[in-house]
Amino acid sequence: KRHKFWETQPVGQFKDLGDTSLPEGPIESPTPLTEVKQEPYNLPAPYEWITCDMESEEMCVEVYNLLTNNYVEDDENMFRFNYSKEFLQWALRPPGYYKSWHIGVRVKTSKKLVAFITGIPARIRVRDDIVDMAEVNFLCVHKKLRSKRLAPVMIKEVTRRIHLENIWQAAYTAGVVLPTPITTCQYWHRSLNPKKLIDVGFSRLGARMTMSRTIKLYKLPDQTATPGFRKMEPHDIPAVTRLLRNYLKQFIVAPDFDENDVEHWLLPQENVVDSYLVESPETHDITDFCSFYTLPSSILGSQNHSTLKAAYSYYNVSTKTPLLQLMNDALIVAKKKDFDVFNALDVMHNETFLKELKFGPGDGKLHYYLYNYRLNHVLRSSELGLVLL
Ligand SMILES: COc1cccc(CC(=N)NC(=O)c2cccnc2OC2CCNCC2)c1
Repeated sequence: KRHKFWETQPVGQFKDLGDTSLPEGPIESPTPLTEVKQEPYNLPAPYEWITCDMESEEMCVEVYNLLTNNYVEDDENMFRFNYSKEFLQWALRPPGYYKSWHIGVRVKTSKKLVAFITGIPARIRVRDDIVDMAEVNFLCVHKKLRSKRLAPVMIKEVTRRIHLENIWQAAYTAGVVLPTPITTCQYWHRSLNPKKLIDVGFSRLGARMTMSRTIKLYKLPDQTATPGFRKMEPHDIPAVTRLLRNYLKQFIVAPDFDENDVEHWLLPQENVVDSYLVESPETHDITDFCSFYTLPSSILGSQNHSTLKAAYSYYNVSTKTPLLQLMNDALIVAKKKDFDVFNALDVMHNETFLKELKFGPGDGKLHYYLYNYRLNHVLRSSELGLVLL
């Protein structure tokens, strides 16, 4: 019964873990495009597929509303991710994106959008292998249509459309354990607005702590500490690309970003992504970089607040400025931008600053997966250099 669907898919199976006789790399070979199923999978009778044109404001609003009311909630159902429309347009339209990989399911009669799943192209390095993959994300089925086994057919349909573009691997994350995680990350939160976080139940007042003592504990300076710390600008793209490519080499799984990727994913966009760098005042070299993305959450049960403003650590590079100081500057700018909390996974070198910068562990885990690519060893989260949105 368990994983009825996933046992049929080319993914690492639990029983194979540690069986190093199986080679690392693709599990199944590519199929000739003529042999890929040409027509969409069948949906239950009342529903039909729709390709979501995220350039259409109207379609964007429908996708935004579906996710706002039906996407991922925390384990205690107190918060729900509330990706903004401009964030979704950014997340789904990177260089080389395929509109056909933005897939909706709607009711034939009412035309209501009731489910969604997406893929975007990404060049991912696994050890020394550079693989053209899809990053699959935003799988969402309307609350009223759960356990109708819609998710498996949506996963098969996005896989079919990815295959039609001659892509045979994918990367995805989930809060649940499926066959088989390549790594499991712990998430951490750093309070920026402790009063609001306690008020809405995100955090609890520590034992023997008063509210004023808690506010003081998380207080941050008004100004950043690092000389030469500034927002990233378009002319920085070549230097940031060099810095990031070099830094990501040390991780076993990481994106293989080129300048076009850096321009899309890391140039600051209001309410979507913030990125800062350190330009040495002496040499004008770009020596360090930090970034975070904006992902608010709806607060499901509070009278006083409707939205939690959360920043999510994205890609950070430290070569001259200590990572601790760089990330403290990131916290300072996030606080100034009125974020309530700064979230981070224990990927890359993040665990070197989490405790010292007063992050607290979250109550869940985020599992990373590769589709049709076997790794014979589960990675340590610090060996992972890939952050998904
Ligand atoms: C605070 O509001 C929440 C609303 C929904 C879920 C969660 C808990 C959770 N599941 N958090 C994460 O998955 C998470 C925690 C830290 C950093 N990145 C994360 O997820 C990212 C990456 C995967 N796609 C969702 C966003 C929290």
